[in-house]
Amino acid sequence: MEEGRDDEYCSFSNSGDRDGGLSGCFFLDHVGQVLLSRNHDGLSWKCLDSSDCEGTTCLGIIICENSETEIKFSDIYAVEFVSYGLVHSPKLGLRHAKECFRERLLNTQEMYRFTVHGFQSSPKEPCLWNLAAFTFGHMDLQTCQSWMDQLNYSLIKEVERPRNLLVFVHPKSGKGNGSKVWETVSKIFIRAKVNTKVIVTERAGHAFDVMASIQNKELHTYDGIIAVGGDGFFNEILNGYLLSRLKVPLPPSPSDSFNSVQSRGSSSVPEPGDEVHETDQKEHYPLLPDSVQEVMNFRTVNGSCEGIEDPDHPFSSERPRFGLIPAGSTDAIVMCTTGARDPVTSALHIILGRKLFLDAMQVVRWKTASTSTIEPYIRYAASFAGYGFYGDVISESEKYRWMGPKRYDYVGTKIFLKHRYFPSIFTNLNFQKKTLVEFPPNDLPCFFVQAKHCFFELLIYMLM
Ligand SMILES: Nc1ncnc2c1ncn2[C@@H]1O[C@H](COP(=O)(O)OP(=O)(O)OP(=O)(O)O)[C@@H](O)[C@H]1O
Repeated sequence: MEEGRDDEYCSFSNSGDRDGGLSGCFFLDHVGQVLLSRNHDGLSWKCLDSSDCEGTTCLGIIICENSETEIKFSDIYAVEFVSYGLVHSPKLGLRHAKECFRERLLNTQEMYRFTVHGFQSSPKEPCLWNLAAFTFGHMDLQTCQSWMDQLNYSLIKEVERPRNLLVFVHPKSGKGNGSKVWETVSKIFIRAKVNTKVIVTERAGHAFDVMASIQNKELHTYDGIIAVGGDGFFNEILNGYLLSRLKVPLPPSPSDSFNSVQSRGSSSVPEPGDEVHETDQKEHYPLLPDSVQEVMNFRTVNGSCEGIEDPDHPFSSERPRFGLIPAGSTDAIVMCTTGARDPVTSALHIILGRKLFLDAMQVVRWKTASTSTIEPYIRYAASFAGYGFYGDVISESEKYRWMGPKRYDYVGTKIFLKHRYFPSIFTNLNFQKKTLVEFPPNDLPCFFVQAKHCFFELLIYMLM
């Protein structure tokens, strides 16, 4: 506390400053008396020492650390009134606690209280966010109310925070605790006053069907779609959303590629004198040679290279927002985005409106087998698409879901012992000495997102 401070702080009054800031004296639960200040980007508080404030010392010991602490509005997810009750003195060591017993009783007072909810990064693992709550007490109800109003007003100005979310919960995800995970984090959403419509899935494909059939008008009422589950579940929701809505040019079919190359001769390397096309498409597909881009351009819908065709698209003004609260067996997407495999951390990221852009990969299978009925067969993947060993492990492991994540190791070993090799899925076409990877002539068994078992699989591939 700076010198020359008015004694009025200690009598719990408030004062404003020229910048519209506000400061006042409060009791911070388990800390002691503090001077609380609100500035343009957050709250800060400073302990008041014994010489300034009666009742904050114990036998001459300053009972709160005289260091300033702060929390930014962008890190606050709720401010709520707590009923009239006790505001506690700081936690002291045992010796001090005994010495100060009588004084502490005196210092523990009943007051009006409000709590500021935010988070603190774990000191050892900064990506891991722990819930943090600061309860401030004041003898005057109106003072508490006015601070709460001011703080809530500041929070409203924090843009891009969701107010309405559609939440899909996979109850059998991972070790079968998807519902429990949602139960834990739903309290944070309630506290932050985020409305959620929750759909607990009853079968595989349930979330896909809802996302594919939901009207854009209804989707428009949500600020985002949340998956509580694993990577496979997230991909199912993503596919349900994108398959019926996203109209993007497809990669060339195998026959298109061959024909295009043949019509240009045996190589697509530009000959001297060839006109070099600096087209828009080149910007979109910088790694593909012109001959292939021409084919892709031909497939462009309505002349636009990418995007969503429907003018009533639910997220026309911005990109669609998806969130993932980890409850799966591997949770690779969460590890690559928030950096912590922790449901609370993910919930906080979602509530505080934190975002990052995630690329989705389009995988197309062209009809070449006589038994294929859908052409083309399209799937989207957010982090990984696998064929052969991966595909077989994932589809087979569904039979052993009761084993939890260990099913991947068990089934992986089983598939490995059963098969010595998988037929190559790649046909390499040499364009400009770069390799264009094309998908296989047979039906792709499945596309799944996996990451954790890389080491295990790497070992297997080395053995083969
Ligand atoms: N109620 C349900 N019963 C059975 N299967 C479901 C249900 N809901 C969703 N599924 C299916 O389970 C698949 C796998 O789910 P999810 O990704 O959540 O779990 P996981 O496989 O344990 O985790 P990870 O993908 O991280 O390994 C999803 O692709 C989805 O189709």
